[in-house]
Amino acid sequence: MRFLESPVRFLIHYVAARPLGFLLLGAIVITASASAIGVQYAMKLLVDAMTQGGGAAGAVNAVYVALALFISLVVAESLLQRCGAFLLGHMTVTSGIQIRLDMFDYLTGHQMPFFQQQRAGSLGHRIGSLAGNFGALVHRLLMEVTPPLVTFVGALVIFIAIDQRMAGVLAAIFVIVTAILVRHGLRGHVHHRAFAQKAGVVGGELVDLIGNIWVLKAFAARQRELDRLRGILKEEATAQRKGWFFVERVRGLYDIAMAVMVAGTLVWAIGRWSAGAVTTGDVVIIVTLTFRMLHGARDLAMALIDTSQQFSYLDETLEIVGVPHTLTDAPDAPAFVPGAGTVRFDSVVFGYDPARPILHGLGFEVPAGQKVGIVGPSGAGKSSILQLVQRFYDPDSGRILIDGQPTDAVTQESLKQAIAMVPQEVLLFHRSVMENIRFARPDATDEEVRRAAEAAGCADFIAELPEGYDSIVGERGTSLSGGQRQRIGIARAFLKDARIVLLDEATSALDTESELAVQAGLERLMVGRTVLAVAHRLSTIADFDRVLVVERGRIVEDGAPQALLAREDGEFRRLWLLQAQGMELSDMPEPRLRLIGGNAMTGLNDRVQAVWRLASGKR
Ligand SMILES: Nc1ncnc2c1ncn2[C@@H]1O[C@H](COP(=O)(O)OP(=O)(O)OP(=O)(O)O)[C@@H](O)[C@H]1O
Repeated sequence: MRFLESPVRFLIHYVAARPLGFLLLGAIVITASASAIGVQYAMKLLVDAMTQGGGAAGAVNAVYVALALFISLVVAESLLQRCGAFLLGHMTVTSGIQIRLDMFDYLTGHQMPFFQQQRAGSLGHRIGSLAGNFGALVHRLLMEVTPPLVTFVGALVIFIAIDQRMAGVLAAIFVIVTAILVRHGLRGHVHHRAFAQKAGVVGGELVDLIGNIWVLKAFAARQRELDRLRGILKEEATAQRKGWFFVERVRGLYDIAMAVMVAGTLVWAIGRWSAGAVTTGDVVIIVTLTFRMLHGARDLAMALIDTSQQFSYLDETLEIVGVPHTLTDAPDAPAFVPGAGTVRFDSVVFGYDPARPILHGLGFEVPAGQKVGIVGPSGAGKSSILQLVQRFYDPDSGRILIDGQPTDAVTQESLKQAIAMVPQEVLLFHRSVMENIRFARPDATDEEVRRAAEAAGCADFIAELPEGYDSIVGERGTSLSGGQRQRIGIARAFLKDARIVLLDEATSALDTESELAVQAGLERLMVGRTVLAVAHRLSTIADFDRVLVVERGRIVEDGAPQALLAREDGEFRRLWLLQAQGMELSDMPEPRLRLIGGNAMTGLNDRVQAVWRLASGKR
């Protein structure tokens, strides 16, 4: 996205997106500022008509004509200003919506590591502030930079008509005063930033102290911390004072320039008037325009300082949010065409940091409808395999094919639509249960959502929620238990109805009842689908078709669970026995049975028990 490369491009992009509106706005602002200068000129005509005519009928007419012009211009100026403000408001609000939508779209296209490096809250804030920065910049440029410039040009034209030398001197003073103020203002920003930073430190300290109030009291540290706070507050005050002094210095400079220039032009104009070279009206317009120019110089300087500040905020945000996407669809990538559900890894090498691969040339093929358990020690790379199937990352070398289509050759959206994933930690939105399940398939009817929830074993606990399916689950689903969240995740997978299901077994222990409910939901989900399941409790994959044992990013065993258990020196058998031993040592009643289902043995199907018997018999 080229328009995210620099603040100027960003600004131009969104102004160009509504060319007519912004052109009209520019025209209104320029005409309003020109009218303001016209008002001064009409005043001069009025004064001249009043002082020169001596009461003759023609002169009185001239007075009324000048008066009419004066009033019309005053009305035109305020009407145009109101129209400009209204149109500006409308344009910035509309652009603000577009900016936030575009930025959300772009932001969510970043790869997962981007979100691990940035805090979600700060990203959300930055997207909002981009729209604010754009609005502020357009406002400054149109409402605060353009009017003083138009005033300057208008005043210059009038001055040239009266006295060219005078016009030259005033123009030079305008430029010099603006330049000095801008320069000083920009230098002052260092102090404002230093103050903002110190104020942030003070705020952070206060939050930290109040948050740790127990420690403060328990260690009798109130006085000590008060003294420490005093030191930090003094530093903040020093930074604040420096900022103030700077502002006052700029104001002082401006006041001096104002006094010298107004006095100078007044003395000069009155001298010219007494010599009969200029009219009384000329004196009036010279003085009022000098005032306007000086005010203009100050407003322009302030607006330019502010504009530069806004540009640097925009730049800072674009540098973070606008970095190029690292995982993109191939140009003209077709949509994935779902097939029977085969998954193939071809010599896949992968590392989150390519310099440190964690999967080393992985190769396996899962035929459609097969249930494959992936087991191995922590950190072996099991979850990473599931990440690669969904193309959250691309392998450093090798290929992953789903239904014969390389994952990096089809669009990411279509690929993800064809795969259902039940993660370790099911994330829920602060929305109703109904909306959370329907998230998997937005066009699903209420009835379909209910059926998915029933199949996943959610129906009972949902019925007990205060408002059933309409209950809000709390931020990140905090009002539901771990097991309930998991079942909502399974319901989502049911609703998605994809041929390929990926399961990443939760490591956190669920209570017996929840675990049984989750397990039952999963068993129903797996029927007739290709399943790749990362399992920590080996019992959960005992009735699977196949097990892949992964160690340090390599497949060390591949076969049916019963066959692997039968291998005397097998890794799967070793892991199984290790779990069995752990359970027996825990000295619980019926240790063998407990092993099979982790802490949720009771009620597990016969096949699992048969596998257990096989394992225990070999011991
Ligand atoms: N997002 C990430 N960024 C960087 N490194 C990661 C990331 N996720 C995992 N890793 C590292 O990659 C390696 C494999 O992790 P992975 O989660 O695939 O292992 P696992 O076998 O699923 O482990 P566990 O059983 O503990 O979940 C680990 O060394 C881990 O620290």
